[in-house]
Amino acid sequence: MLRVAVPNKGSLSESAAAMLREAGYRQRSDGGRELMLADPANDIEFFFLRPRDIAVYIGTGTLDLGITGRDLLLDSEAPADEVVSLGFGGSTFRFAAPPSAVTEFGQIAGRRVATSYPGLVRQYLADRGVDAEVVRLDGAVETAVNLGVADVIADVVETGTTLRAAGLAVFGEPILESEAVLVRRRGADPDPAVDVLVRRLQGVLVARQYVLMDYDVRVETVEQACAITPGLESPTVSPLHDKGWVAIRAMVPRSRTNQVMDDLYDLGARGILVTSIHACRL
Ligand SMILES: Nc1ncnc2c1ncn2[C@@H]1O[C@H](COP(=O)(O)OP(=O)(O)OP(=O)(O)O)[C@@H](O)[C@H]1O
Ligand SMILES: O=P(O)(O)OC[C@H]1O[C@H](OP(=O)(O)OP(=O)(O)O)[C@H](O)[C@@H]1O
Ligand SMILES: [Mg+2]
Repeated sequence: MLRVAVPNKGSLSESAAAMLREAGYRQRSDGGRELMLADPANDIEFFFLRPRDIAVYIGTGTLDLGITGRDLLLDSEAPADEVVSLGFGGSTFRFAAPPSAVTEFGQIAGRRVATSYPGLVRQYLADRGVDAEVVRLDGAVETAVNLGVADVIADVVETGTTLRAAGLAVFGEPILESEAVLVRRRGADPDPAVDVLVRRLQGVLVARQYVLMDYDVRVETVEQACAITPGLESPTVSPLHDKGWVAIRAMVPRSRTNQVMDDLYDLGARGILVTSIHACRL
């Protein structure tokens, strides 16, 4: 039986459960408080844990797979690796300070940096040979500068609202671009049950990221049309009763849907239809 760790609350938990549900797994109902949930039909047990702890359970081999944030995985320094990035829970990890005091990375040396990701920050500073004091806090680190506990913070930035409210501004290069990831113990043996879950999640990702586009074009513009919609492997071209026309079907990135429809229309394509993909296995 596969044992899988899922965030129990916080920014990642709802999206993680939604994605697993979409992949055909049993999950807690909204607001559910179960610590563990069996899904016998899929021969899986789900354990609902703090996302910060999930890499630890995976690194020790206690659980087979887990969903957590890339930033939390790296901060944990656990021997676990990303298997799939899951396309939600996106954030940037950045330094910030009052703009009147610190405006560039070179000014960090010798200062105090408050963060709830000390492993990640120490590694980043060490890689660049910068000597600074890391002050570990549990959260609300934006307040640390105003209260005089630190000169600089390093924290998760999503919209930037929290930073602005505290009178802080980001500086330097982003430390990390993070999102939710599926993680597995480093060096774990191949396991067909793991491959099934990975393929299901990849299917959900593709279904979310692509649409199916159908349209008709005149035969003499088929090559140009296929260049606009190359699909994942190759578009399907089907004959029509009217020999001067063909029907084409291809996967198109969802974010490009309207641009592609405009380009096809300009080429003379007609009857352009867009359909959502409910599920897929590629
Ligand atoms: N606005 C956000 N705030 C915090 N974490 C976020 C945000 N957006 C995405 N994340 C990601 O969520 C993960 C943090 O999960 P966590 O459960 O600690 O979230 P949280 O919302 O801060 O919850 P809590 O307040 O209980 O700590 C990290 O991987 C982080 O990059
Ligand atoms: O850029 P924003 O959209 O403002 O989001 C980022 C903020 O949200 C998170 O805090 P959270 O509310 O989780 O509190 P915490 O610091 O106690 O974890 C994070 O630690 C930042 O403070
Ligand atoms: Mg938090």
